[in-house]
Amino acid sequence: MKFTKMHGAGNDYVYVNCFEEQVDDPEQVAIKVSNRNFGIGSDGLILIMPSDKADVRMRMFNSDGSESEMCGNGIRCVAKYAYDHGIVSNKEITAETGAGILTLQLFTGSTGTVERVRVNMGKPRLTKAEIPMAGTPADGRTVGQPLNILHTTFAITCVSMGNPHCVIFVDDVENFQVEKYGPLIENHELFPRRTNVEFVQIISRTEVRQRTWERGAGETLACGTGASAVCIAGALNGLTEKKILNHLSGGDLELEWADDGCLYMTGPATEVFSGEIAI
Ligand SMILES: N[C@@H](CCC[C@H](N)C(=O)O)C(=O)O
Repeated sequence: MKFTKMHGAGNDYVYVNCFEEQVDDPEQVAIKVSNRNFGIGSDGLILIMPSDKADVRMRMFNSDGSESEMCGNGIRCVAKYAYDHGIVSNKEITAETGAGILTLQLFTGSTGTVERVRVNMGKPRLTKAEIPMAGTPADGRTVGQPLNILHTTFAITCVSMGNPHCVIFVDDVENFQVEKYGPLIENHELFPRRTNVEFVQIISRTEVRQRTWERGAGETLACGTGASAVCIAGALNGLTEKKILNHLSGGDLELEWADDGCLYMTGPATEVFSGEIAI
């Protein structure tokens, strides 16, 4: 199987061009290639596929083999791959994802390759039914609600960007025990399809620092859908403006919850190397 290793702000995936390759068992392939000792090493697997509704289609699988509806850092890399490798020739493209069809704007650098991408991530989904979350009312929102974990009460705000996110604001994110609390919240009975968890420190009304515990992957260096959820959660809690700079462990993302109700994410996309692996 031919593959390309790419990352967005350090959130790294193995990308396969399914215009040319066929991947029969993506769940198992994701587990194999993601292994950082016995595989290629990544947070998961992303398939770049033809679409009958958009310029390109993305399917993404976490390192545990589970499929997610959406990947913010991944979709920027898919756009870069599609442009740099001649699948598309326009600098505004559409992509089919499990979260719907998204529009992306591509920005090239001096070498003519894509360096940054702005993604219209769509409107956040905020009801319990949409996230999904257990509990009633199903059309109610979860904004700053208490959740007890191991004798600690966290205020959680839940947002779906196509995939589920639970955002928690903390005082000192660098020293926060992400590995202790992340999996307990990811697998909490409140979340029937598990959840991604963002731990966030407010720096100012326009700047935050985020660490992410990802559903199906553990702590990663960045999460684009998570950063988008944080922008929404900060605004809903009155903690931040609707336009913020988010410092993730592997790089920065710009987020804006615009007047049209959509969330716009802008950030880097980087190709690292290509290779072949026996599957
Ligand atoms: N890192 C991604 C999100 C990947 C999927 C996530 N772990 C899930 O299961 O929903 C991003 O950049 O959005």
